Amino acid sequence: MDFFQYQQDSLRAEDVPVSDIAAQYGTPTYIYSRATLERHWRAFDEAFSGMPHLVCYAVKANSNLAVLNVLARLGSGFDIVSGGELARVLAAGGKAERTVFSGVGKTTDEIEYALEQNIRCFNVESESELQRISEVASRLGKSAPISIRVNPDVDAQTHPYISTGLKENKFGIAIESAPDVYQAAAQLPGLNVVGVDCHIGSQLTTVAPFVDALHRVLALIDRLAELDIQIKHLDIGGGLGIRYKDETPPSPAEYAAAMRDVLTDRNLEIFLEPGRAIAGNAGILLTRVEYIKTTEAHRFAIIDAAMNDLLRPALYQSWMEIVPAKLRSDLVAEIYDVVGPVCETGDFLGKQRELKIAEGDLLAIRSAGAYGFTMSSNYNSRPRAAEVMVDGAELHLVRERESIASLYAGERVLQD
Ligand SMILES: Cc1ncc(COP(=O)(O)O)c(C=O)c1O
Ligand SMILES: N[C@@H](CCCC[NH3+])C(=O)O
Repeated sequence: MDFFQYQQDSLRAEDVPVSDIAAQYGTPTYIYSRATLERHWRAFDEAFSGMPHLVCYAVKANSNLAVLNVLARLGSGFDIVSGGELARVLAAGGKAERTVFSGVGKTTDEIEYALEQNIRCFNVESESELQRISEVASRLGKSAPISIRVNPDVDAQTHPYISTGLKENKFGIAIESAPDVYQAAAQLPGLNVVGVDCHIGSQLTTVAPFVDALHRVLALIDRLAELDIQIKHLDIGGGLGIRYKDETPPSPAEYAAAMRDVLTDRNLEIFLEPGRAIAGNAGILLTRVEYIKTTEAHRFAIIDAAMNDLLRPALYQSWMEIVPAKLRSDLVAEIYDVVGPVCETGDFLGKQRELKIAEGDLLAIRSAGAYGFTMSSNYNSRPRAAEVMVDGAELHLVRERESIASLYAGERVLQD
């Protein structure tokens, strides 16, 4: 459920016609709905009510300060993967004490920064990283709270690029070697072993892989207790999928129910790291049809958004729903390949879409709130899109469209 619906024949973001947003801020523009973000965050929070838990929104999905701020006001925690993401969380009013630090390549500078800010926990992904955090914490006279991210070797049944819990993936430590690594961690100075972490992949559409992974991780926690290592929290990661086309992912409540069934009588605080399920359907990308071009093979709708604005179709061949901002009855439907202006054959947003459109019309690419703007680039020297947030009838510009001058502001030519 989201708040991008048609009223009569015009698409609205909450109470604002998206055509008004195009008139005010131009296109391409990302539009976020505050009500949808809040609703989705609360769905997770309420689904785990009655057991100690912390919803740590995965910042990589959408890191706009306004998005983070809306969630911080609800009391959200955050899952970060860089010093840059931590700086964003803090700038948006989030708390380091409610933030966990994931990722396979944390640098010394990032570890120092996170320790100075009193990060809630490092999700450690290798033995070398354990050593590094121990050294940095000891040097700073700090104790670093750590979890080890274990790789339970379960198949998340998702796109191979976003599956992370298999033995062949670069993430985490094999669950069989985890007891030894935990014992080593318990001996290292400057470390405080507090948790276990597990994230098996993204855009999962069934609960079975989550449940499977949970059983394996709980068995590890039992083994650790036998070794006198007491685990206080379990981070079950993110990964719950959303509907882009015809997927039927479990709701946060169904996901939580399945996890709760397995977690009964466990004295553990549960951390969650949902990204897509909170932000995905809270955003659309608004774009305009520049040209319609008919060749022998295809009819193309060439739009002013491209793979640099929204990479998912080009990178994963993802299907994103594309709808007109105004439903027209004066045109016949045609089949279009919806493509951007970037000089790559892979620059498409959707293929073989039936649409009633003409040049100049506005289109909305739905479910673009997660891994949309955050994965955008300046390829082909294209300024990145503006971002706006709608709150009822109010419209807020939350990131200006980039200027062309800003694209090369940090560059220098040789002096001779
Ligand atoms: C460690 C970690 N946590 C959380 C997430 C968020 O995943 P999702 O957006 O699928 O909920 C990811 C991305 O897959 C991740 O790598
Ligand atoms: N970027 C991916 C998800 C990757 C998840 C990051 N761990 C997507 O757009 O679907």
